[in-house]
Amino acid sequence: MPDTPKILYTLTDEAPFLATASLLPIVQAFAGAAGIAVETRDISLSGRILAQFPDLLDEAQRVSDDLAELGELAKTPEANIIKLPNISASVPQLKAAIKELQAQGHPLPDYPDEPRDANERDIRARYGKAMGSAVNPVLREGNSDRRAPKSVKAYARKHPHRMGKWSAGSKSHVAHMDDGDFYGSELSTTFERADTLRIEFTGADGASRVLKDAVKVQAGEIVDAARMSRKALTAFVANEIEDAKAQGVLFSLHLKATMMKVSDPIMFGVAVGEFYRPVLEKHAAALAEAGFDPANGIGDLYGRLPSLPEDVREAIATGIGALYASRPGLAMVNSDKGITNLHVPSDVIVDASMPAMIRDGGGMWNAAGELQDTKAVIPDRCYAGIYQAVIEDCKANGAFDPATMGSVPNVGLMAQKAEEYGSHDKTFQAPGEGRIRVLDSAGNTVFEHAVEAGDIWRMCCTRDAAIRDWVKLAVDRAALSQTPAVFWLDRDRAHDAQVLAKVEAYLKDHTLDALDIRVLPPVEAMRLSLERIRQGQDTISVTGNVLRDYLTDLFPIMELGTSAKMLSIVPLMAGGGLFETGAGGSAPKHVQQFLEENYLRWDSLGEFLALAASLEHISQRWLNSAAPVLAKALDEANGRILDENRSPARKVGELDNRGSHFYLALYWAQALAAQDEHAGLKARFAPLAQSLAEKETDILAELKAVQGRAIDIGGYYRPDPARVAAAMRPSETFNAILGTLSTQ
Ligand SMILES: NC(=O)C1=CN([C@@H]2O[C@H](COP(=O)(O)OP(=O)(O)OC[C@H]3O[C@@H](n4cnc5c(N)ncnc54)[C@H](OP(=O)(O)O)[C@@H]3O)[C@@H](O)[C@H]2O)C=CC1
Ligand SMILES: O=C(O)CCC(=O)C(=O)O
Ligand SMILES: [Mg+2]
Repeated sequence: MPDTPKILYTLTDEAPFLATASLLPIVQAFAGAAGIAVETRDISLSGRILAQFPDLLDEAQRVSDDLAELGELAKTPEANIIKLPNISASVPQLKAAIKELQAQGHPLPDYPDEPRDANERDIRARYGKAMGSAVNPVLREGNSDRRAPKSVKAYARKHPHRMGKWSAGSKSHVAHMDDGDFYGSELSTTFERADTLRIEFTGADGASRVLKDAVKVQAGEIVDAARMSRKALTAFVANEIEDAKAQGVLFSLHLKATMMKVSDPIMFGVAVGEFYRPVLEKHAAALAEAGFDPANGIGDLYGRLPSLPEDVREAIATGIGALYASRPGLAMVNSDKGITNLHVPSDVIVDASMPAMIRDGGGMWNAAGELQDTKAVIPDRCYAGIYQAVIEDCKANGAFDPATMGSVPNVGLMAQKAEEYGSHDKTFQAPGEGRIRVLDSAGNTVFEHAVEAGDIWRMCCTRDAAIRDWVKLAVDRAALSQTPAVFWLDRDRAHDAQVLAKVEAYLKDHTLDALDIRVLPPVEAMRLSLERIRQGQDTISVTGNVLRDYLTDLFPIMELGTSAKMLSIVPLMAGGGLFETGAGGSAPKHVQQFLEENYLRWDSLGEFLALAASLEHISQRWLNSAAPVLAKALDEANGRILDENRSPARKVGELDNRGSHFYLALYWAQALAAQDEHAGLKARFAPLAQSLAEKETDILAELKAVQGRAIDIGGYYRPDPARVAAAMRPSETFNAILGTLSTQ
């Protein structure tokens, strides 16, 4: 291990990136005083894009591939990374980022929608690496432990957030397919020995082509393959549109088009294509000419209208207007601006969107800006049922009560690109009618699916070591917190049956006396967890990667109002630590508010919690007497931030993100000044605590003075660092006092 402990703090996008400009100088000053270096690494969407094109950029524009560096570091015991949420870009977001970078003078090529030659294929492949969930699978070399810390849960109980009312008569429900989906077609096996696989498509004419070669699998690895029928999906969506109309509910679609960057945009495109079918069919030739792709949302159509002749443009606009009158209402993302659920694939992401709907009493926003009952379309059956179980529970028992409800922490399998979230490079759209087969190195068929043109086929892999580590983490958490733990596994699902065999085997490696560990299929596990949560009892959910994602927004949003207040730790399998902040995303709407009003309501509590966990990790691994003291003091400061309500409020004129960072510095310094375990820190922080307390009123006034006016930071995806720093650190008094720490 290196002598000096180091924290690597990630620079990301949108609200968390802005917040970092204010928080990081505080963190660097405090950690520096304890001999801990805090360095940054840029894993933002724009940074990831630029790192793909060193050959096109000049010396000054070139950036290092920080993501690749952190990915390697995550496989070593030295890793101590604080990871903030980053944009997982959909194609429309990627294009917007490219446009902005080009306008800033970076000579990047346009994104080729339909690559015509080898050069364009190369460009598209490079952009493909920066797109979708490009960061998390690379850094997550460990499984996940997400929970609400005791202090946060206690705060939520004392100050319960508002919950929408649920009525027994609510018509909101989840709609899923009954056949032709991944669930219905999944095949799964465990490889006893390491092997190399090939994925092949054979057309009806008997000609074969390799879709992917040389897929290496390890001994003990679980591999599965599944197909979703495009025809079945189309028919299902058509039916649900009709049914939403008949029931008088909104139509909404909930996918994960960002993280599931290959499969889910295709499904999104099918839904867009079906909802707007009469218009799209009528103007098919013109829209194809304009380059419209339904997978990018109906917003893509609006973006391309200006390139069409005026009469066609008008005919399309009239057609869409008429269509809205005959279709069910669409759930809106922004009813004021007419942005619907089908506008952009990255606007409605299932992990956050379903909990928000459930928190709001089952309604989504209609075109008039009112909450209305909704049909939530989640096509695949693998996980859709869990949301229906919550909805049924709310209809029967009313909304959950944050003042009394228990908690559902999660231990999630995600290491080494486990399950669906690692399947992008093994996901294909069938080029025609035929079959897709997986062959082992001896040429034996491992899996085979009959496919039709446009079907989505994917293969997922889950490594033995990852499962073994996940089981251990679950048992450790159950023992440490003395809480029952439930493995959410469905014996009737091919993949889950393979996982279950391993879970049963690896549980035997542990002492389970006095622990309550069960296995239940997801819907039953949900019902049990809800029943217990209503009685104020906690239940650990031990789940695969997708349910990890879903549940770590669902339960925090119900329990705490937001997933921003979660502790999100990834004990890396090689011994290092990855500390994520919260479970939510990059909150694009917070940036909008910031640009319009110079007010940032991003809550950095997730960053504060991650930092404390990272400092504790240093205490355990390095000989540094200051780190544990710094960590303990930060814990106290975090408690006070909650107790004294110093989290950002929502509206101009109140305490925003920057103000809450000031209080963090004040409380942290006061806790360090009050302790007697480390004399050096006490001496160093006592004067700081005093100056900050003395100048509290001045500093708050300086922070507030800038609010209420629009601000320009020179970019959205790659804002100007100097302008961001100036905007996020507007208090000269605070900056000067903080500066005294490093000059001591
Ligand atoms: N770990 C990661 O890197 C993750 C990245 N993402 C990415 O983030 C982007 C947006 O995704 P989306 O699904 O809309 O999720 P977001 O979490 O950005 O937005 C959902 C809502 O969560 C709440 N929220 C989340 N974090 C905070 C916070 N720190 N302070 C205050 N409120 C918070 C806000 O809700 P409210 O208005 O109710 O207060 C917010 O509007 C996408 O690009 C997505 O890929 C998403 C999840 C995780
Ligand atoms: O990587 C992403 O796109 C999102 C990750 C996410 O939502 C999560 O881990 O909870
Ligand atoms: Mg999530």
